Amino acid sequence: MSGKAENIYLVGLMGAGKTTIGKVLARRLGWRFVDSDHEIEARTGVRIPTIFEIEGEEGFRRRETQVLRELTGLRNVVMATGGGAVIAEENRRLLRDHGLVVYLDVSPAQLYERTRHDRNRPLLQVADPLRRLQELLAAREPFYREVADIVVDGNRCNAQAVVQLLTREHENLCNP
Ligand SMILES: Nc1ncnc2c1ncn2[C@@H]1O[C@H](COP(=O)(O)OP(=O)(O)OP(=O)(O)O)[C@@H](O)[C@H]1O
Ligand SMILES: O=C(O)C1=C[C@@H](O)[C@@H](O)[C@H](O)C1
Ligand SMILES: [Mg+2]
Repeated sequence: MSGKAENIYLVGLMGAGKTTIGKVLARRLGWRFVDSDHEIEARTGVRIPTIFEIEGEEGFRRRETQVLRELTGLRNVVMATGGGAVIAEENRRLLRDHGLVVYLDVSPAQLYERTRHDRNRPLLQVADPLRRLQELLAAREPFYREVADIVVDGNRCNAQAVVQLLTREHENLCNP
């Protein structure tokens, strides 16, 4: 089995479905599911907005890179990464070097619908969250595409269809 296929890392903006799809995919593959955001919360004992309040985004990014260094050392893991994990070059290299990277490509309008009632995303606590999502996508899309081995349209498919697609993709890689 190639090194790439020993882990699957999901990247994409807030609301792309990384956590939702990652959990189902891990169950399907019999792998462990990890969520880098949840790992950061578990280690600090506070929610992400509190980390942003106390340490700023910069402090959160430092913690995120530390967690990614550790989590990419595991094998047979499906990982949901934070929406901004791809910004740092080191993080992109860690993901590329240790697993198959999947970008869940979802439009800002869909992302907005999926995240509008959730207060746990500090970057979206602004007057116009849809606009913020559009700006974040414009800034990050090159990074998502650069790091990804596979781009999946996460708009129309339901989560189950995406999981089926990725399971097939994984089987093809392991049994070419
Ligand atoms: N393919 C999908 N179709 C419809 N709704 C979805 C889909 N994927 C996720 N959702 C819904 O969108 C919301 C956000 O999904 P999820 O938490 O999995 O996103 P995320 O990518 O992990 O976001 P974050 O980066 O903020 O952690 C959830 O309520 C989930 O049920
Ligand atoms: O898009 C982002 O920058 C973020 C997404 C979330 O997953 C969290 O990692 C945090 O809220 C920051
Ligand atoms: Mg998530």
